[in-house]
Amino acid sequence: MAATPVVVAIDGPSGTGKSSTSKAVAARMGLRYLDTGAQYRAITWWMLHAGIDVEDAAAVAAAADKPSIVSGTDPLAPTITVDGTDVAAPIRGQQVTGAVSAVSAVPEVRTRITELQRSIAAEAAEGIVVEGRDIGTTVLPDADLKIFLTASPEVRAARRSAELTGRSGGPAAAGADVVATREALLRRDAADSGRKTSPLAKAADATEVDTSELTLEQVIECVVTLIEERGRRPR
Ligand SMILES: Nc1ncnc2c1ncn2[C@@H]1O[C@H](COP(=O)(O)OP(=O)(O)OP(=O)(O)O)[C@@H](O)[C@H]1O
Ligand SMILES: Nc1ccn([C@H]2C[C@H](O)[C@@H](COP(=O)(O)O)O2)c(=O)n1
Repeated sequence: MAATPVVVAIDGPSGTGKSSTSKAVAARMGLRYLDTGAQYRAITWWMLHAGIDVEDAAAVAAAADKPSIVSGTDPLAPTITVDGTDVAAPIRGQQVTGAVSAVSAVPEVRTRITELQRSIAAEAAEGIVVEGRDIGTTVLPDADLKIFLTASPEVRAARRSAELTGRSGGPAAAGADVVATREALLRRDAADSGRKTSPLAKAADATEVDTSELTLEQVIECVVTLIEERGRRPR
């Protein structure tokens, strides 16, 4: 079968493994990679930085087209800048994480970011893996392959707090409060699933993969197999 560019949409709630899986699959298959959550985080960072009240939807809407957001799509070194500033680190902080659901619920923000996502996908001649919450339903409804990742809240909280513990450097933060992490994940899921415009949802034609009992390598293998079934081979 001839190799053709492939567009892969990977959606799902927080902590299900979208970023880890998408990056690895894209690197293995010679595809570009787009983290759409990073774009919503970047515009949220800019709003906070500009002193805009993120709970004031009209103020957020009025400013939605102001920042210039640029995503680098190399899966081995993805980048994100706002008006030329590298924001890869600050967009992962608690302040942005706590505000991103409110900002990303504003329709003017979604219109702006969706246009950006579609133009990046259209420019990816070799194909692309795009991960987020509404890629299969709204951003790229004609994607060649749609995956919806899930995992139990307990597993997701354990993974996330292990990651936070690693980042903060050791067992003192052990567990990084799994219970609080679980609550925060579920709060964000509820906000992202409950918003009016383009909520987190599984596309009708998406393949659901429950990653609770799978290693990351098993999830990657599963997605690679599904891509190969569509006629694409690794480089
Ligand atoms: N199948 C897996 N088994 C074990 N750990 C995993 C698995 N998938 C991902 N992880 C780990 O779980 C954590 C969360 O994964 P990741 O950031 O990829 O999720 P995500 O769905 O992109 O989350 P978010 O939407 O919040 O950005 C990371 O530390 C990652 O290494
Ligand atoms: N396609 C997308 C991607 C992300 N968001 C919003 C909702 C998330 O809570 C937030 C951060 O995403 P993460 O970095 O945790 O994947 O961005 C969205 O609305 N649509």
